[in-house]
Amino acid sequence: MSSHLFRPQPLFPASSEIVQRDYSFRLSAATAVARPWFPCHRQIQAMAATERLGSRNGEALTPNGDCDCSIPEKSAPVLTNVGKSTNVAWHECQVGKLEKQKLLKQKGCVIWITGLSGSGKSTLACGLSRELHALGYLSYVLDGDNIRHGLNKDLSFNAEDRAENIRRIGEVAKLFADAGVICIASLISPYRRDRDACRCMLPDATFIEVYLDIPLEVCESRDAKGLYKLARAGKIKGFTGVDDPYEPPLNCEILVRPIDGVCPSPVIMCKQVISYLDEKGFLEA
Ligand SMILES: Nc1ncnc2c1ncn2[C@@H]1O[C@H](COP(=O)(O)OS(=O)(=O)O)[C@@H](OP(=O)(O)O)[C@H]1O
Ligand SMILES: Nc1ncnc2c1ncn2[C@@H]1O[C@H](COP(=O)(O)OP(=O)(O)O)[C@@H](O)[C@H]1O
Repeated sequence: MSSHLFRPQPLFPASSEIVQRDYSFRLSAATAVARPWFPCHRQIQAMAATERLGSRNGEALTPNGDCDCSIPEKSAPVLTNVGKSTNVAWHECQVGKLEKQKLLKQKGCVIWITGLSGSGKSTLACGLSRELHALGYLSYVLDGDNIRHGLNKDLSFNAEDRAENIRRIGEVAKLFADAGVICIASLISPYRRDRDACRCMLPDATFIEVYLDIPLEVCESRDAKGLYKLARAGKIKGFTGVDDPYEPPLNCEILVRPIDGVCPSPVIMCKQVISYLDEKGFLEA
């Protein structure tokens, strides 16, 4: 396991704290002439981050506190059409993924947990997030059930809407990974094609598919929400595993399944995933 264990601390001070500090002594002559009264916003952030994180990183984030706030020369933006969005341009941000990863000392990725209802997706996702947090790593859980309370509340459980549910969560997960965060997506995602489409959205090897291969009988016997009972009684139509399909992954990165008829405990499942992250270098930058 990587040795970097630190006590999490707020990355940036409250804005009131920033304003009270006097950073003017860090200004370069040129900037001081241009802005004699106070450093610019980017300088404040860089200095505050250096002050907060410098000791943890063992080095300053900015070598001398100078700030290149000049607007880079740009060629005319290229306009494209994407789906129904016409004449849109892509804006490249100056702070890249590598810099964010370095700041967080981890690599952004998506852990995609798939399996039947009751297979333990949410349990694994939350346990994993807690364990990573305790070790000093930043993660975020996108749980299918939760996302359907907001962003995806307009979607049903027919095949087309499930595909859209998965696509949107894939896109959001991609943004988290791009921010250097370990994003944990836990949703049934029953169709192979939809999961593979999310895999294709991400850079090589940063989509980690975890298949909870727990038999239907076990999931049904757990029935934490009573949904299988309702589905068997015909009160829920199109319930995955009962009267709707589930297509297992063919080549997942991590397979969780019972051994000699015994399901791995939540702790064992978490360890399995964290070992994978560690081995593949996601817990360092
Ligand atoms: N018809 C039907 N089929 C499957 N699941 C159903 C259905 N209706 C409601 N639910 C509840 O919705 C949760 C699954 O949502 P997901 O977004 O993960 O599903 S999907 O990926 O779009 O298939 C699922 O949560 P989990 O039990 O955590 O899997 C159920 O609580
Ligand atoms: N590895 C496990 N072993 C035994 N029970 C589990 C395990 N993982 C989850 N459970 C239990 O199974 C039920 C369903 O788990 P949950 O995480 O909600 O599944 P899902 O999100 O896939 O629907 C819960 O009551 C949970 O406590």
